[in-house]
Amino acid sequence: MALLGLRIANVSVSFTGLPVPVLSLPALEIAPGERVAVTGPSGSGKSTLVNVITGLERPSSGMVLWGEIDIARLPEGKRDRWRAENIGLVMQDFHLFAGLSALDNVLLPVRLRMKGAARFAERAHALMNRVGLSRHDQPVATMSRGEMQRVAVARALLRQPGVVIADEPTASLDPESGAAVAELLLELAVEEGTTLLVVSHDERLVARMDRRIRLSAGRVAVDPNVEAAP
Ligand SMILES: Nc1ncnc2c1ncn2[C@@H]1O[C@H](COP(=O)(O)OP(=O)(O)OP(=O)(O)O)[C@@H](O)[C@H]1O
Repeated sequence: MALLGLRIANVSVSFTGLPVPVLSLPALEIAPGERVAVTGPSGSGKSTLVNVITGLERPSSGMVLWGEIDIARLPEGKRDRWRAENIGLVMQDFHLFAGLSALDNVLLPVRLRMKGAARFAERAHALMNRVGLSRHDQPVATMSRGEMQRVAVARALLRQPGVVIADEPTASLDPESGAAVAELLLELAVEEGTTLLVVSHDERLVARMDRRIRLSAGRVAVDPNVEAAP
């Protein structure tokens, strides 16, 4: 899958009854392969940004260009397909099926979406070894939280996405597991050649990213690529 960069122009997200947009981004660019942290206080718009750039939510206005494709213009079904092909998502609370094995969780998205998903089995095993999981048939319900997040990381990378987006990937882990998962995400972004965007309060993880963007009240308050934020 092609390495993708992001170009946002004039994006705003508004909700009925709220006087100001919850997200307002005149311009934001992320270069292909860049590793970017997004921080900001609660309610500053971080999850809304993730939703918009993954196509989970459509902005009220503006362009969300990944490579040449403006995902804000895609109808929902196409956006879902585009996301499945291009974005690996890692969420704070894993989004795993507890009743399934680790391997079945890694393979589930391709099994649900694609014919010939069996061809991913070899890569699934290799990725699970890479993230440090040796018991591929272990039921997720019996895993530690750190192991669960490793399953989620392997699942996110299965289709060789051009972009990995992680929303508070270490927030529900103990410090040691969190540090290990952070390390994995950074190493794998390089090995797999993906753009990486991480929303996090984890200072150690944030410090290791190439660029740190801070949101405040739905706007970019700090971005080293912009001389003076509005
Ligand atoms: N569907 C919605 N309807 C109305 N307001 C919403 C909706 N979704 C989000 N908001 C508001 O938008 C603002 C930004 O929310 P968002 O979840 O993006 O913040 P956040 O920075 O991710 O916060 P946290 O760190 O607490 O998760 C908040 O004030 C929230 O109440």
